[in-house]
Amino acid sequence: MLKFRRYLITNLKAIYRCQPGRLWVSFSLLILLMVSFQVVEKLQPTRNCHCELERALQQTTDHSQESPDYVLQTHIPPREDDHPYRQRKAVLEPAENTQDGFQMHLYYRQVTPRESSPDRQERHWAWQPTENSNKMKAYLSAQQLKSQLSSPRKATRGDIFPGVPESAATALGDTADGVLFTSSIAAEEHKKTTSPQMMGVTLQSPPQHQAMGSPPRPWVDSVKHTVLGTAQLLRADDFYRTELERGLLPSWAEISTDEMALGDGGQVEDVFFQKVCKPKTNIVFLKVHKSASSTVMNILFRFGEMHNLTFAFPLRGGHQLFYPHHFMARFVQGFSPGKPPQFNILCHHMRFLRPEVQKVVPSTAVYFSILRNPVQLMESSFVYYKGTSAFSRARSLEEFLSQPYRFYNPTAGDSHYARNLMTFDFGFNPDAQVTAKRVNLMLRAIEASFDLLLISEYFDESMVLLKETLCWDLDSVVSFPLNSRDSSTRSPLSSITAEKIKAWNRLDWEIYTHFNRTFWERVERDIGRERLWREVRALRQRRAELARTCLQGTGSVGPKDIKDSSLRPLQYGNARILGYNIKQGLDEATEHMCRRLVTPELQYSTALYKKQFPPNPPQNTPQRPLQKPPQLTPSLQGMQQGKALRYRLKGTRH
Ligand SMILES: Nc1ncnc2c1ncn2[C@@H]1O[C@H](COP(=O)(O)OS(=O)(=O)O)[C@@H](OP(=O)(O)O)[C@H]1O
Repeated sequence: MLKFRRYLITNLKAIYRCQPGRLWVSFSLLILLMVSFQVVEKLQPTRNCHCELERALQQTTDHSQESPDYVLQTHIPPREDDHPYRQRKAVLEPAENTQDGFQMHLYYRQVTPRESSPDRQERHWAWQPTENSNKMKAYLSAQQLKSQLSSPRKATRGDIFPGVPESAATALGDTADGVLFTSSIAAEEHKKTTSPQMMGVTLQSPPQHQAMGSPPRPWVDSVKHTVLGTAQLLRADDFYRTELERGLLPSWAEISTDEMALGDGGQVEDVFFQKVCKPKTNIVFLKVHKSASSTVMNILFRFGEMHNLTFAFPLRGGHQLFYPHHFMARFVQGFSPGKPPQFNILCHHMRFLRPEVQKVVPSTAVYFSILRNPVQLMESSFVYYKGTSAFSRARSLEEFLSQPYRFYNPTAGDSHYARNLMTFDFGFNPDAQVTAKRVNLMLRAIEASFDLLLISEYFDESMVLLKETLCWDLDSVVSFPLNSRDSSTRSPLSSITAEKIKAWNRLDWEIYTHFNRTFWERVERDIGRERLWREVRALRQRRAELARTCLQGTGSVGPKDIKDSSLRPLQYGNARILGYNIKQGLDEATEHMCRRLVTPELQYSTALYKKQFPPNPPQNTPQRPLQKPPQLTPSLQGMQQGKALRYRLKGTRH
C-alpha cells in the first residue's frame, strides 16, 4: 500500500512537471467541479418548480390515475338533480381538461404575489408631512406623540408604543410635526418578520388603497414575531400558559389596551388600529363539511345582509354549488363569463377549484376555511351521512373501521363522505397514496390559496382571528352554535377507534395537524395571547348576553321542541339536529336580530336568495307552461332544492 502511494505520488509529480500534464490535471479538476455542482443542484429541494408541483399534484388530484372510474363530471351542465350520490363517471371535455387535471398552478393563487395586487401593494412607511395627512386616516398629532412619549409609564421600549419596532419608536420621538413614519430599517424589520400577506401595510396610503388589504396592527405583528421566533412554536395546549411561565412576551403585553389612552383621549386601539384597516367585504369561505361551517356561514349571512353585500348563490337558489363536482363559476346564479367577478361572498358548500372561484369574486377577496379534528369529524359524518353507500351497511363506526374496504368503494359517487372529507372539499383526491411529498404539496397548495384556516375546536379563538383578518368588530362574529347534534346521536370513541380514524383519514389528519399548528403561530403573531384571551372572554360574554336576550330556556332544543317551524334545521341521516326557540314579545329590532342568529342555513340562504333575486311579479300575459322539474332523489330534496323555499325570514320582504 505504501509502495503504491509512493509510486502514485512519483508519477503524479512527473505528470505535473510537464505542460500537458498540468493541463490534464486542471481539466480533470474542472470536470470534477462541474459534476459536484450537478450533484448539489440535484440535492436541492425543489422550490417554486411548478412543473414538478404540477406533475405531483396531478397525481394527487387526478383520480383517473388510480381508478379509471373515478373521474370528474364537471363537463355535464349542472342540473337540479345533480347530487352527491351520483357517480362521478364521465369523460372530460377538452376545454375543461386542464382544470379537472387540476394542475398546481391552478390551485395556487395567481402567480402575482398578493402584495402586488392593487390594494396590497407593498408600501414602505415613510415620513409624511402633516399637511398631507388628509391622505392618512391613522396618525398621531405631534401633541399626542409628545404626551405619550413623555408619559411617566414609559419604562421600556415596548411600553412607549406597544408593538412599535425600536427604530420606528425612535422616529416617533424625533418628530415634531411628522405623522407616522418609520425608517426604512423598521420597514426592513417588518419585512423580515411578517409573512408576505402581512406586507401590504401602510399608515399613509391613499384612501382607495386603505379599503382592503391592510392588515391591522402592523407593529404589533412585527414585534411579537420578533419576540417569538419560529423556533418557539406554540402548541394549542401551551397557549394559555402565562407569558411569565413561558418567559417569552415583553412586559407591555401586560398592559390592557383600554389603559393606553394617548394625549387628548385617543386610544391606541383607535389611533393605530381601527382606522388603519377597513372591513373586508369580499370573501371566499370554503364550507368544509361537518366542521362548524354552518355557524360560520350564519355569521357571513348576517354580515352580508346587514351590509347589502351580494352572495354567489347556487343556481336557482339551490343550497350547494353542485357539490361534489369541482366548483365551476357557471354554477353561480347570475354569473356571466364576460363580466368581471362581481359577487362579494361565496360561502355555500363546494369542492374548491381556485381558477373557477376567481371568476366569481374580486381578486381582493379574503379566502378562509375551517377545519375540524378528523376523529370528531368522522364520528359526526358517520351519523349525518348514514344513508351513503359506504356507511349504510355498517352497523357502527367501529365495524366500518375494522374492515373499511368491505363497505367503502372509492368509485362510488358518495364515497368522499367516508374518507378524507376535508381533503376532498379542498379539491384533492381523498384516496391518494400518502407520501411526504404529496402531503407537502397539498399543504403548500392550500397555504397558497387561503389566507386563513380556522379550527373548530377553538371556535371562539378562531372568531377573534377571523375578525382581525377581516377587520370586523367583535359583534359581527358572535354566534350560537348551529347544526349541532343532540347528545343521543353522538357516540364516545375509544382511543383505538380514534387511532383507526386517524389512519383511515391520514390526509385529513395531516391537513388538520399542520393548520392547527399554524393557527397558533398566527394567533401569536397577529394578536398575542393576552389580547386573544381578553377578546375571547368578551365574545363569550356577548354570546351569553344575546342568549339571555333572545332565547327561551337555556339554549338549544331538540327538533320536536322547536315551536317555529321556520327555525327548524334540516334533519338528516341518523342525526337529530338541535335548534332554538326565540323569546316572545321582543321588540321588532331585537326580534329581527335574534331570529337571524338562530335561523338555520337553508332557510336563511333561501331568504337571502329571494332578496338578491326577487321573484318576478305576476304578469297578466299568459305564462309559458312550466318545464317539468327534474326528479330528485328523496334524500336530496331538502338539500338541493331546499325545503326551506317556503320559509320566509321575518323582516325581509320575501
Ligand atoms: N360554535 C361551534 N363550535 C364547535 N363546533 C360547532 C360549532 N357550531 C357547530 N359546531 C359543530 O359542527 C358540526 C356541524 O358542522 P357543519 O355545520 O359544518 O355541518 S354541515 O356540513 O354543514 O352539515 C356539528 O358537529 P356534531 O354535533 O359533532 O355533528 C356541530 O356541533
